[in-house]
Parts: sequence; C-alpha cells; structure tokens
Amino acid sequence: MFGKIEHIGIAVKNLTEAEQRYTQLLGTSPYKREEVASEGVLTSFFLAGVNKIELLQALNSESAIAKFIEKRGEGIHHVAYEVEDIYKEMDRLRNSGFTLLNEHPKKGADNKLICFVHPRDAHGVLVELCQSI
Ligand SMILES: CC[C@H](C(=O)O)C(=O)SCCNC(=O)CCNC(=O)[C@H](O)C(C)(C)COP(=O)(O)OP(=O)(O)OC[C@H]1O[C@@H](n2cnc3c(N)ncnc32)[C@H](O)[C@@H]1OP(=O)(O)O
Ligand SMILES: [Co+2]
Repeated sequence: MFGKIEHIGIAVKNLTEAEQRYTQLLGTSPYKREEVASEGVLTSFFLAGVNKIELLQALNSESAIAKFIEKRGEGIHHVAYEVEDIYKEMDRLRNSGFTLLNEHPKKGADNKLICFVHPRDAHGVLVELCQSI
C-alpha cells in the first residue's frame, strides 16, 4: 500500500528563478540539485516542514517536463508516494488494471527507485511511486 506523499513535482521553465521564488515562499533554500539525464530533467529539492517539493526543469525538448510545459504551462506535474516495496506495489497496481509507464522500477532522484502510473488511471494526476534505495 502507499505511504505518505514523498514529494510534489512542479514543472518550471527556469530552475534558478523558481528556486529563488520558492526560497522566498517557503523561507528555506533548496537542499540539493540533481540532474537525472535518463529523465531529461534538472531537479531542485526543498524541505518545507515534513513536505518535500521537487522543482523540475527540462534538459531537452524530448523531456516529459518540456512536453508538459509546452502543452499545459508551468505547474504541479506529479504527486509522488512513498512505498516500502515498489515491486510489490507495481504488481498490485498492474493486477488492478492500472497502466504503469515503466515496466521495471527506474533510478530517480534523491536516492529513489521510481515508477509512474498513467494520469488517466488517477483522474488526471500523474502518480509516482518512490522507494528509498
Ligand atoms: C528525475 C526523476 C524525478 C523523481 O522524482 O525522481 C521525477 O519525478 S521525473 C518526472 C518526469 N518524468 C515523467 O514524467 C515520466 C512519466 N511521464 C510520462 O511517461 C509522460 O509524461 C506521460 C505518459 C504522462 C505523458 O506523455 P505525453 O505528454 O507524451 O503524452 P500526452 O501529451 O499524449 O499525454 C497523455 C495524456 O496525459 C495528460 N498528461 C500528460 N502529462 C500529465 C501530467 N503530468 N499530469 C496530468 N496529466 C498529464 C495529457 O494532457 C494527455 O491527456 P489528454 O486528455 O489526452 O490531453
Ligand atoms: Co518526482
């Protein structure tokens, strides 16, 4: 089953500008930046209380973030949930008819194994599963 929300992913055009604005908003600076070439994204992470915010900038036009922004503009891109056993959760969701966007867990940012569920199976929300490595 799913645990707490692990992070909220926010698609931004300019990471530096967004970091400055979110530092003002949250009253805290990002604790790390990480490039994930496999996803074509540069990420920046904030911890606001117990809540983790992931800002994502596209590294190239093929990136899911680039396509999202092109189509829908900046904004909330996905909701990530913490799972204890991503393999077990992927099997459970597959067996319940959910469309998983990657067959096997893949390496995400912030030392996680991740998988995505198609937004059409979650009423328009892109859902990410995250297991700590
Ligand atoms: C660095 C890792 C990091 C981490 O936390 O570790 C990340 O979070 S990486 C985040 C970026 N990577 C991904 O998002 C990978 C999974 N995403 C995908 O496979 C695609 O983006 C997909 C399948 C969600 C959409 O693909 P695409 O945009 O090429 O297809 P469509 O435009 O046809 O979209 C289909 C349908 O879905 C709607 N859509 C697209 N993106 C989202 C979204 N983020 N949230 C909600 N809905 C979304 C899109 O509007 C289309 O709907 P329709 O009604 O048909 O117009
Ligand atoms: Co994410």
